[in-house]
Amino acid sequence: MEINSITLRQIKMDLLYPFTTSVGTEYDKDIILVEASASSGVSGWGESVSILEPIYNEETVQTNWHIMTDFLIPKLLAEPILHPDEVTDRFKGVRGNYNAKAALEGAIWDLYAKTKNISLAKAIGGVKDKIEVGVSVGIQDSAREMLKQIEGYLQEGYKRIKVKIKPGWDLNILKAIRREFPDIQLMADANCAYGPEDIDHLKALDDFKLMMIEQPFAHDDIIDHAKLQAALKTPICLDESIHSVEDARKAIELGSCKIINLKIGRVGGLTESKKIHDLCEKHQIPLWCGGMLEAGIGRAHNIAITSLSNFTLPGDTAPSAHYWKQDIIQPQVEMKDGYISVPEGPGIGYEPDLSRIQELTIKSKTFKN
Ligand SMILES: O=C(O)CCC(=O)C1=CC=C[C@@H](O)[C@@H]1C(=O)O
Ligand SMILES: [Mg+2]
Repeated sequence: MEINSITLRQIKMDLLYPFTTSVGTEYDKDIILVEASASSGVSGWGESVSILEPIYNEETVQTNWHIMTDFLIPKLLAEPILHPDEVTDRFKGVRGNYNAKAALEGAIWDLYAKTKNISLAKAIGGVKDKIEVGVSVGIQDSAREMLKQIEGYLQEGYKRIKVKIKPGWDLNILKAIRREFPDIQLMADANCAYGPEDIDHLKALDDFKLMMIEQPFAHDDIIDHAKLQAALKTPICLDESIHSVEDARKAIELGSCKIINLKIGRVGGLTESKKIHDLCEKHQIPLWCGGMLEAGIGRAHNIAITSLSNFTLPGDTAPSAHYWKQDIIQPQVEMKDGYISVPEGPGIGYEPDLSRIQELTIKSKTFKN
């Protein structure tokens, strides 16, 4: 593929509702969109999951813009790309910055699928025509509010409920949820809020029939997670700790987790995601696709990766209306009976809504070959 130009746009979107985890609250999102245009006039689109503060990982919208502009885009435009799998190798000389890399690589994968006139899901080896949808519920002001939210989501048909926990908002809230909903598919995400000193406290989580406990310990730990997994019946799921197929291999070898939350942005793109998928399938480690409050472009990429065979657990890819008054794609992502259909159209299968994107754009720059 001959890439004619790459355009970066920074958009700002208000979330319908604030989203609180153990690391902070988000009310709106600044998002970097990537458009990779070929000489044929066809464009591929990607979306970075970085936010304005380095609270989930070390990247921000600002670091993305710098690393993309000064290092990654020049490597992309240096020579034609025959296959999107080449992009990860081209970016090897740049350490980390996985969100920035994934956004650019995602646009190339979308462009590649469009030039082949196949869906992105098909291009990366997807096998499903619909995916199960779960929902991630932020920390609420009260248990009553949490129970009301969960009731509503179950009525909407979500297949799995993920609640956020942290010290002081864990055993009691899970007890209240289980009293009200004894049999629902329920999991808890701690977003690194605990440490090895909490192992005895965390053993009590085995009483709540959780599907998994996500990322209880530090964002860069796998050894203490292995100690905790040995002490718990409940499967540990790693999110923040897994940045590559090598991280996944080490976590599996150490027994640090029994499930992995895969996020395309956290691991640097779809090519690395496929490698992690295949390794986990080989070791019977189920995957699900985590969310980063993406807009429609990122959401479309998440739907595509979730169509792969070893994504056997409901993910966080909720429909557009769960996050935004109006998304940046047409049609918006919709859910029916707890499922989202995998688009069959070329590439991501959703049209970027250029007028909506224009309306939301606060900064843009085009880089030409
Ligand atoms: O996109 C969604 O609906 C899931 C959001 C979510 O749970 C998260 C978003 C961003 C960072 C994290 O704190 C958290 C997660 O760990 O998955
Ligand atoms: Mg998480």
